[in-house]
Amino acid sequence: MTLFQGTGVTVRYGAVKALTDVDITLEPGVVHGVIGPNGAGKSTFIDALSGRTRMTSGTVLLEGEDITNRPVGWRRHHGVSRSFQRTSVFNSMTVRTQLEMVAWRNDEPDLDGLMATLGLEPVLDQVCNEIAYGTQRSVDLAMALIGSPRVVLLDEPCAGLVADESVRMLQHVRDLCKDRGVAALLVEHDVDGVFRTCDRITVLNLGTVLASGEPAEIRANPDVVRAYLGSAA
Ligand SMILES: Nc1ncnc2c1ncn2[C@@H]1O[C@H](COP(=O)(O)OP(=O)(O)OP(=O)(O)O)[C@@H](O)[C@H]1O
Repeated sequence: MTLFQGTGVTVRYGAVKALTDVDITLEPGVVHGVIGPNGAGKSTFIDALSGRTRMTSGTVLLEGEDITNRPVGWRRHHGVSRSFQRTSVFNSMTVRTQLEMVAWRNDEPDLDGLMATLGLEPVLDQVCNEIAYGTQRSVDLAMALIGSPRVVLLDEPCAGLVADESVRMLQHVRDLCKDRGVAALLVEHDVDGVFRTCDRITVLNLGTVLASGEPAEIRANPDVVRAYLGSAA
């Protein structure tokens, strides 16, 4: 059975058609990228799937159960986690306190392992606003993965990172999702990173699906090249 599914996801902000009839299917251990130009509807899509934004129409299913009207907290508690485009760390708390607090609320079986994988051990006793921005983004990723979520929705985890930090971040996303069998949706502007990291890719344009498939298919799709990839393909 499909783990997580959004069907006909449609969001209007007044007269603005942010998303129209978008479908997605997420499977355990599979990283599904969502790319598209600015304003294509990527953040709105994550907001809708995570319950932060009310959908105008459409359905969200978790293991076949309709969770469309379930609030954010219920979804997190039942295994649907998300990260935000801007870092969401509490600046005056130590990394350790922050992660332990989230782990206490969400029952994480291997916090030490998660922190070690993300290279956070050296900064555990530092307060978050004293650590490098790239490390703060790793704390964000750790927070999204605490509690063994079954589904993780990642909104631009590489925003603001330099090239080699982005490479490391996306490698962590891929490794952790594979190791933990997490179904991941990854919204990211680093297109090369998405092609390297993802098993499947959906391209949004003006709030609709332009194409969806394996990275090689997407890279070769003339509509995607014309509308988005251009000479980067
Ligand atoms: N709260 C809102 N009220 C009105 N319009 C909104 C709101 N949020 C987003 N929009 C509009 O919805 C459309 C999709 O925006 P969204 O932020 O989801 O796109 P995006 O693909 O994530 O863009 P970016 O890559 O710049 O982050 C845009 O036209 C945007 O202006």
